[in-house]
Amino acid sequence: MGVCFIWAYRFGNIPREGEDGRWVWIGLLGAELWFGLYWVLTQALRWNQVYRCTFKDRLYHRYAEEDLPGIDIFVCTADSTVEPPIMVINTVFSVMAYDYPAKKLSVYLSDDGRSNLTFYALLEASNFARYWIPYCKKFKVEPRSPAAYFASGSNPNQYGETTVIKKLYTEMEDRIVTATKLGRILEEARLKHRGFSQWDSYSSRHDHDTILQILIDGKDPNATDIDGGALPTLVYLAREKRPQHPHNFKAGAMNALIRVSSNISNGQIILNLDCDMYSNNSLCIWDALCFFMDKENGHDIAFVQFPQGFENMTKNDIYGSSFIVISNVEFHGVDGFGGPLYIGSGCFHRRDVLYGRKFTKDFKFQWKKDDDNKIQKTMQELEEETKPLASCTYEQNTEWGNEIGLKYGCLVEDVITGLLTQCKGWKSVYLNPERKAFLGVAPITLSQTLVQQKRWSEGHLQILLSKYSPAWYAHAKISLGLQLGYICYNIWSVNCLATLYYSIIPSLYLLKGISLYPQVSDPWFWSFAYVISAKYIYSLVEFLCSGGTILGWWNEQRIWLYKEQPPTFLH
Ligand SMILES: O=c1ccn([C@@H]2O[C@H](COP(=O)(O)OP(=O)(O)O[C@H]3O[C@H](CO)[C@@H](O)[C@H](O)[C@H]3O)[C@@H](O)[C@H]2O)c(=O)[nH]1
Ligand SMILES: [Mn+2]
Repeated sequence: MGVCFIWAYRFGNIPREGEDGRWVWIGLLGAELWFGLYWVLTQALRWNQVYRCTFKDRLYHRYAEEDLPGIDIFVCTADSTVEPPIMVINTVFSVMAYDYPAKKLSVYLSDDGRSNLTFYALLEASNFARYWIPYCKKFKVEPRSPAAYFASGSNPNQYGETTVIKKLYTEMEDRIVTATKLGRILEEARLKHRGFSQWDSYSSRHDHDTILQILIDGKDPNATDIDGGALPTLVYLAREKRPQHPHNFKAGAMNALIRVSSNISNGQIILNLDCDMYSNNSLCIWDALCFFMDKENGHDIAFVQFPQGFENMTKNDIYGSSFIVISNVEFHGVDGFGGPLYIGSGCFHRRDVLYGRKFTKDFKFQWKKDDDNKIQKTMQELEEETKPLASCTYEQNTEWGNEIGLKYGCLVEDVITGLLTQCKGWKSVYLNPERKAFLGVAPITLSQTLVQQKRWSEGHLQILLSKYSPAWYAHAKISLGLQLGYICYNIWSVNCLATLYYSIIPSLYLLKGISLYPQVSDPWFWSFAYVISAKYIYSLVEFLCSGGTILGWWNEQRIWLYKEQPPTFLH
């Protein structure tokens, strides 16, 4: 109502032709129409919220180990200076130690930086995991990233094992950090593993063969931890890169991982994590499986997205990077209309969906898989046979990056892939449990924040203007509410035009002595006063209910103005 009153005021009082400020007035009318319509879009994210919870202990006890699906976990890293190897392997530990049968678990590290330091760290990790995993299981450790666990201080030294394991970890950390600082691996360590020879032949980060190493083969009965328990499979992959072939960034890495893993473990569920985001809950696989394995309602579920939490936030989140309103309000809203967006890290997928399968009503998923009659190959044979799947020519003249796998050519490859999945008839699920399932690292400087924002705004706009735009392509394929939800995010950067106009022009006109708003004594004044205060009070309450602070909200308003600048100004 308030918004309509503002429109009515603006429309009814346009200065006559020749009068001062006519065009500015019409501009303001345009901006206010835009803001009003955008506000309607944001309501799509609030209209139909769904909150979910799981009864994972029931599932936990229902199935025998052999009837559970295999889970392949993809961790992506791209640069050993920005993403230090010690952080990467902490993420790897947190997922290797999941409370899930090790035989059904495989962890793949994709290293687009092709760094032998990262490889060295993973090699060290494959050894330390033999101590860490049984320790976690024995003492029900949480979280299972050693760095986060030791830093949390929740490890009272009552067990002798804690001292031992901490010492082992610190020694390993020292070796890795020293190597990272030196920028090279000590000769003695190099000689210990045949894998390093693959770095010998000259090649650069952007021009090299595939490097693939199965560091732990979960099928090998000798691959055990110190207590004799099975270990999950652990694989290092640096896909082939050539300057003349586009590598398609994370989407390219994910697609190579999908193929490589299909030949090694072929888990039916795939979890993707950025290397800076560790798992904070060792049971979250079960949470996701509760949806996929639901016999009645699970067949149309393509992916289960968890929110991305961050552990490096200051209390008042100075750069507004924690997105608590998106996580705690808006994504519950899109869930009500068919499911959240796929936002990369922290998402479980059905493998079939990533292969581009369309949803059909009679589709029933079979979890049991008969792969025991596969001929047992040696690790080397398997590696050699799998390498071509990660070559850069593999995708030529195929549908990879288009109909199959993650989509190429978009700065937010995850969002567009998720949209296309939903357009194929699949649903998704948003699960936001009390204990955060994943915790990552958010940008900590203004310039990092703005670079990230710029990439996202551009990526979203790309989707809006693409062939697959939610505005037309998705029409009748997904629900109207979800369409509006997508458009609301995709159109974000267009807001900047109205914002810039609105924040600059009226003040300039005030300098000329022309007021573009009604006087306090004018009854129209109340429509403005009402809309402005209602909007801010609502957003403050929403922010506080999502766990924020008043100062945090204020910071978000400040950063909002930065983020609202046209993408080209941001960098
Ligand atoms: O050529 C590349 C570039 C990036 N990455 C990895 O992709 C991830 C995400 O890249 P980053 O630059 O950290 O982007 P963010 O903005 O932090 O990531 C968010 O936004 C991306 C784009 O929407 C999503 O893919 C991510 O999952 C999501 O966390 C990181 O693990 C990188 O190591 C690669 O594997 N290869
Ligand atoms: Mn990141």
